[in-house]
Amino acid sequence: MSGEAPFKNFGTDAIHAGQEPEKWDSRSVVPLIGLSTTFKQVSPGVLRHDRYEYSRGGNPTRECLEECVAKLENGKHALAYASGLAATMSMVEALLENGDHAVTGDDLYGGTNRYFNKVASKHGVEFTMVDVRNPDNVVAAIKPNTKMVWFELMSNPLLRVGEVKTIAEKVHAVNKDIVVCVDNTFLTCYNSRPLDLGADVVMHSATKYMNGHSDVVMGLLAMKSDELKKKLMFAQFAIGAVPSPFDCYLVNRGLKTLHVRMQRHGENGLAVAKFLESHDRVAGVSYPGLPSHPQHEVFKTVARGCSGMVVFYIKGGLEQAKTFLASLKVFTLAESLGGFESLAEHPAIMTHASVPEDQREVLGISDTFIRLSVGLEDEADLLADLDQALKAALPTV
Ligand SMILES: Cc1ncc(COP(=O)(O)O)c(C=O)c1O
Ligand SMILES: N[C@@H](CCSC[C@H](N)C(=O)O)C(=O)O
Repeated sequence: MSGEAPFKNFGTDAIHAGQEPEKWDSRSVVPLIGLSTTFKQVSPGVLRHDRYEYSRGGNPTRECLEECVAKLENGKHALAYASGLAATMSMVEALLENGDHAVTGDDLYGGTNRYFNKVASKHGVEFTMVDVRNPDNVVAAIKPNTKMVWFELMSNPLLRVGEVKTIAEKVHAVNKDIVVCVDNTFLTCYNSRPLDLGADVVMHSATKYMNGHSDVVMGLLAMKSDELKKKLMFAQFAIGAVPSPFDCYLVNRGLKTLHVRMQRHGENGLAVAKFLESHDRVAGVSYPGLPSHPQHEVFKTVARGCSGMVVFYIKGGLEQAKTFLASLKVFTLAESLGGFESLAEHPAIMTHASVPEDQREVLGISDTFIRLSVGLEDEADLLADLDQALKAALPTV
């Protein structure tokens, strides 16, 4: 992709959408951090600009971020939350009641799986997990009381691909009122825009690529529908899981370089995936941008590029996996992803420990399974680091 963003005007929108200096009396070019929790009213109940009342319900710095995200997703609205899981919870609170049902992917971030099946289920919501690689599995799981379908476009941690367009079409053909929500944390709107592919809501853990600097925990939802926005905004206000103005400032700033970062993440991710694929200490690699990925062709229909997420199986067993992770020098052994720095982790023990063991076994989240978040460092240093750590873990093959 020759340096150009895959969606028209993406870089310009990332920098300018929602950031108009005319918003501020001072004509500030960089959005101000509005720390005030409350706003002077013209007369009781009459708000200045018809908007700001109390910061949980709306805040000028948050609004800059939300407008920018709405534009980047090619949506009409976006809402920001205190974390990705707070955004997920708000979706469930806004759309599902006791007795309702939702269909979800079976490969989900461990915390989302935990929230659906251990928290939301306690409030009478039933979840059915299916392998979304076959869209017919989603349709087959729909019941008369199904209100929501939820899956990860590129799943955490297995990097399976959800065929958004087909899934949304098939689900809406059964019941147009079912809300299809796609978690696009792993690819971002730089690589794929689920709303354009038929999804009703796109969700992000902005903690990851959208912010990109590993210094904010935040969630985002974006949508085209005014009605959904109204419901979700009510839940956002009523629940109160909103981000601080300072965090909104930081994520808004992070978005200004999203297009540049994602391009480099994609290049480094592909280089690492190719390198691991040809390494004699590696038993298998998964990266949807590689032709060897079983869903590579499908992937190309839902995404215009890949990110820095790469997973692989190391030869040997748990000890070799641990030695590999402990031997890394450029990659840091830590949970999370999507920051400028490269991270490595062991999903079975770390990010997906909350997924029941039998589910992990079926999915293949085993002792030798390793997840990398490839950052923006120099490619040669990343490859050399992986090589020395693989050789430290397995001195002979
Ligand atoms: C794909 C995905 N969705 C959602 C979440 C939840 O986001 P947060 O940690 O910001 O609550 C995470 C990570 O935590 C994730 O990786
Ligand atoms: N989405 C992140 C989150 C890290 S897991 C955090 C914590 N241990 C938990 O269980 O919630 C990732 O996938 O790295």
